[in-house]
Amino acid sequence: MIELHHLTKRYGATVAVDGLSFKVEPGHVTGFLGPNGAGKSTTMRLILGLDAPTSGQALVNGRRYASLREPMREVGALLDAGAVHGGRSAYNHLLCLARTNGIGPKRVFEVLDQVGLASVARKRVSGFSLGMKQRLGIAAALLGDPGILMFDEPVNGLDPDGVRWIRDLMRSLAAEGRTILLSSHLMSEMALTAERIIIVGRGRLIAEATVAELTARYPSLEDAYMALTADSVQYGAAR
Ligand SMILES: Nc1ncnc2c1ncn2[C@@H]1O[C@H](COP(=O)(O)OP(=O)(O)OP(=O)(O)O)[C@@H](O)[C@H]1O
Repeated sequence: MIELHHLTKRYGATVAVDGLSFKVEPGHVTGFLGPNGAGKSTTMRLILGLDAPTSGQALVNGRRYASLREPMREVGALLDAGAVHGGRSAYNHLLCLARTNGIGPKRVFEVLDQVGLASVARKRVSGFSLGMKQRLGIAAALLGDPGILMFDEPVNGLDPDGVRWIRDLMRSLAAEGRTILLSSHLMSEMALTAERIIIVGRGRLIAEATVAELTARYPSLEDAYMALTADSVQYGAAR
């Protein structure tokens, strides 16, 4: 489980996350939605201890990420698929990660197979398409077989086949009893993938509901999102 308690992060005058409290429970996919700049990525970074909160707490299985003894076995994340050393092969990239976390090479082959990259395991990452890099990032997240997984816009750059694969993967990981937090701007895809939705705007919680509740009140998840975030869009273009 992921728990946020009054989580706040300021960067100078910018309040990226503003007193955010919510829980992400196991067993289903939770969609994390909000306009550009709403604070989704910052929240994920705070959960992973990549940034320190100004105040409040982000807890993973009841503990701060920094106090987890084997973090990769508890939480896996894909935040930025481009953040990979291009000169390494997919296999070596994952092997380095595995070694520094006490995970054996057998698991590297397993996750490469799971994400469909086994046939290009020895190829350099610099030659990978964005979709292949997304798959590699997902493989890295899965390495420690963690019970909690966070994915920041994992369908970016994926072809329709890849988008469907991500949807099925997210749902099957959740069905195994894992906690899945998934951010995406693709509402139609989110409606097919997630069961619960958390919407943030300007760093604050706007709504927390099931997809079924939102689509009962609005014509579609997209309509719900548009209505609920109308006052929170910071970078809207003229129409
Ligand atoms: N390292 C940083 N230094 C300064 N400001 C930052 C930093 N990281 C994020 N911000 C600011 O915090 C706010 C929230 O950004 P964040 O990237 O978390 O939003 P987001 O919801 O993930 O947006 P998007 O949907 O565009 O990815 C933005 O105003 C952003 O400019």
